[in-house]
Amino acid sequence: MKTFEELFAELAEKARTRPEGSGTVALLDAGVHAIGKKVVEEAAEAWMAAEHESADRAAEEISQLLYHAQVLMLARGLGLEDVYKHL
Ligand SMILES: N=c1c2ncn([C@@H]3O[C@H](COP(=O)(O)OP(=O)(O)OP(=O)(O)O)[C@@H](O)[C@H]3O)c2ncn1[C@@H]1O[C@H](COP(=O)(O)O)[C@@H](O)[C@H]1O
Repeated sequence: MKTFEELFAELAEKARTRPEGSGTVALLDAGVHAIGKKVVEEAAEAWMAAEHESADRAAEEISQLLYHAQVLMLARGLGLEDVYKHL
């Protein structure tokens, strides 16, 4: 189990070191347009799971939405503070 901040630190490190086989690196290379499409896809899946599936399935889809939101942040060069200041 990891927190939002721990996942972001892990993904930022992947973006910096670009390890072989990283899905995050592949997504970053695909660019903001492709990442944005995944964010929308995961948002729809989170909505559907929340409305029609178990709480655990909804949590799983929401975790995937948060992951893709973080990848989008990295693709735009945004850090956690850039987002937190708007909360
Ligand atoms: N938390 C996540 C995470 N959530 C979602 N995903 C990706 O998002 C996909 C979502 O699955 P879907 O079923 O919606 O889509 P899919 O059709 O299976 O996948 P696609 O073919 O659309 O890519 C998963 O298959 C993963 O590729 C994630 N990929 C990575 N992480 C974490 O990110 C960290 C770095 O991962 P790597 O960069 O792959 O090393 C690790 O801690 C991982 O656990």
